[in-house]
Amino acid sequence: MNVPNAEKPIAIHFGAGNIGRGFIGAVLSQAGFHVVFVDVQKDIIDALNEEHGYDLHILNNESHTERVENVSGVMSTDLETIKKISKEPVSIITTAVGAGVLPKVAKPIAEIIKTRMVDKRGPIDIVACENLQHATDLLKEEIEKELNDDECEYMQENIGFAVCTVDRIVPPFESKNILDAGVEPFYEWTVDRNSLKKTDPDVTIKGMHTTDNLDAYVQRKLFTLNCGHAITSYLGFLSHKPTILEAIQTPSIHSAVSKALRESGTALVKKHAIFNEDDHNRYIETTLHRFANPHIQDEVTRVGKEPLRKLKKGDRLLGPIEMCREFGLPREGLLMGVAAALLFAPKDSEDEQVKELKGMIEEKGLRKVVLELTGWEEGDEDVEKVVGEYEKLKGKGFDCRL
Ligand SMILES: NC(=O)c1ccc[n+]([C@@H]2O[C@H](COP(=O)([O-])OP(=O)(O)OC[C@H]3O[C@@H](n4cnc5c(N)ncnc54)[C@H](O)[C@@H]3O)[C@@H](O)[C@H]2O)c1
Ligand SMILES: O=P(O)(O)OC[C@@H](O)[C@@H](O)[C@H](O)[C@H](O)CO
Repeated sequence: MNVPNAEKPIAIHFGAGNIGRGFIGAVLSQAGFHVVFVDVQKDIIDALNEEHGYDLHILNNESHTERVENVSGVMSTDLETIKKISKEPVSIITTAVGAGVLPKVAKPIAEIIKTRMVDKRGPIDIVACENLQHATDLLKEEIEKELNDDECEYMQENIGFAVCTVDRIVPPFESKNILDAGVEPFYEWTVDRNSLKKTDPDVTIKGMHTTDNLDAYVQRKLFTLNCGHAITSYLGFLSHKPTILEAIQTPSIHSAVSKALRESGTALVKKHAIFNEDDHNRYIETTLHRFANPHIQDEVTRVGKEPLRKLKKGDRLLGPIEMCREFGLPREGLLMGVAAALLFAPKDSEDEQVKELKGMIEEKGLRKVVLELTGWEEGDEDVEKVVGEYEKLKGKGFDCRL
């Protein structure tokens, strides 16, 4: 691609996938940036450089499209072009590549930082938009490994690393144009205000909210939307429902997910003074309503994918359980969600983590795997509950238990 002409400030976004094109790239473009998408998929990059725009299909009763313009693309291996672009008026770098891929984008981002240091360019912000607590901090650690001491010093002074939470359901979308994205109307992008630098140009990004209480918002989203989404997908899989819509329309699944979210909600409200029970209950209802959007086809295999990542400590399943344990609160629904996750094994799945999890349980036995994943002591009542729920689900399936 040619370096975009510098009439507009530039945002560089890594990951031209669902959330990249369907949310973050669109918000940045609408805020007045020229958005340079960096990706590994040549067909997407070529299409971005030919079309310089695409349609966002808003999926609700009054479906309509919004045009996203001023976009182009560059392959993530094309470091020379990435370096040239970084000499232009860049204000922000964002990512939406997936938590596991984040370390791989550290190198090209480090090249941008090195180039800007040599060119004596001013501050920019970096925001990793992934479903992972402290994703931007992890990215920063990876970038540091690519820099020498002087470059690290330049980075500390000139680069704002801001943690964020990003929420919009954007499943893969079938369309004639490979760039188009299909999105729900709801969106929320909340960024840590205290880590942002004054950039040049300093663009106000409508659609990006800032807060002083980022941890609370990250946990609210991950322990509600993603927790409920994951449990819906795992129970959906066990009940032979291919999509989130069909799963959440099943009364027994709806009530199980709702129960788990009320448990996590009680803990969230107790933990974070900025939330209150009534508002949080409304947030849960909105979340369940979003899962039931009849215009969205979201497969349980997408939402449940990489179960070992979702079963990590602090993530959407064990995170809220730990919070409930801290306050001595009920957590049966959440523990059942963990048991369902451990049974997620779609036939012929190419998901490496599905295979790995299945192999771990076969090799070590369920109880040992639960102990390893949770870090709880042998004999802990929650370990026994997960094991008990797993055996019930495995033996009788999900619906039959109620
Ligand atoms: N889709 C959603 O509903 C949603 C919503 C909120 C947050 N998220 C989070 O956003 C992130 C991305 O999710 P997605 O649904 O957009 O996934 P996706 O698979 O649609 O997009 C990821 C993109 O990253 C690209 N990529 C892979 N390796 C790369 C590399 N080395 N350099 C540059 N690009 C690379 C892929 O080619 C792909 O286009 C994940 O962390 C996800 O949890 C997704
Ligand atoms: O992207 P994951 O695998 O972390 O989680 C799957 C979904 O829950 C997720 O992509 C949601 O659609 C999204 O987080 C909505 O904001």
